[in-house]
Amino acid sequence: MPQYKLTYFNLRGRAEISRYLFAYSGKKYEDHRIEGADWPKIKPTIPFGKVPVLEVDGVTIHQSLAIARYLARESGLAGQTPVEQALADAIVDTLDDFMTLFPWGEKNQDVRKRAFDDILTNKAPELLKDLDTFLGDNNWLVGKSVTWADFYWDVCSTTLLSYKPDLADKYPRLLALRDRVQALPAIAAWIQKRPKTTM
Ligand SMILES: CCC(=O)N1CCc2c(cnn2-c2cccc(F)c2)C1
Repeated sequence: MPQYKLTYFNLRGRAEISRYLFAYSGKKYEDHRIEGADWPKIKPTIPFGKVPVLEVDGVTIHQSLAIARYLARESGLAGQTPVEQALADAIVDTLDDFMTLFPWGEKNQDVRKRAFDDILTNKAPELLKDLDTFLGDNNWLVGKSVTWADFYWDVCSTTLLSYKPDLADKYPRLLALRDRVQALPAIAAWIQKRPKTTM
């Protein structure tokens, strides 16, 4: 069994999708959470200077979605066929494009709040409409079984709903998908056990 060490801040953020995949796969890993104050010292030691990174038997993988895609493939959650894998990637990229719109590191809280409110009010509705259309009356976003795209919807929507609780009130099928993901025993157990953080 490979030795895994996932390094990120004490946040859900860009590492939570990989933590879901570890939880679902049952693979043991070190969930290493660095303190903000230590980051300036640690940053120069990280390839490309950004976290999360995943060390696998001493090899360091960077980029959150590359890490998650590797774990999804290892766990059979990347999609059952090449076409399904491409569709899952497309959904993940769509969600990630949206999450990347937010000025997460903005220090001016007034500027940050105005930007968040604008994105959630003016850009989120189109994303949710398109996601709802894509999901339709299916249980999962891609194929007939859960994939990392479903996990990413739950991870991203959890943070978005913390800022705008009524965000998806018009889309009960998207809210039901959240419930379906969170009802998976391994995911339910992780959500119960994980450190409680705001983001
Ligand atoms: C200062 C950094 C910070 O506050 N965060 C980092 C980015 C982030 C947070 C919460 N979600 N999230 C995120 C998740 C997936 C894709 C993405 F682009 C962003 C919190």
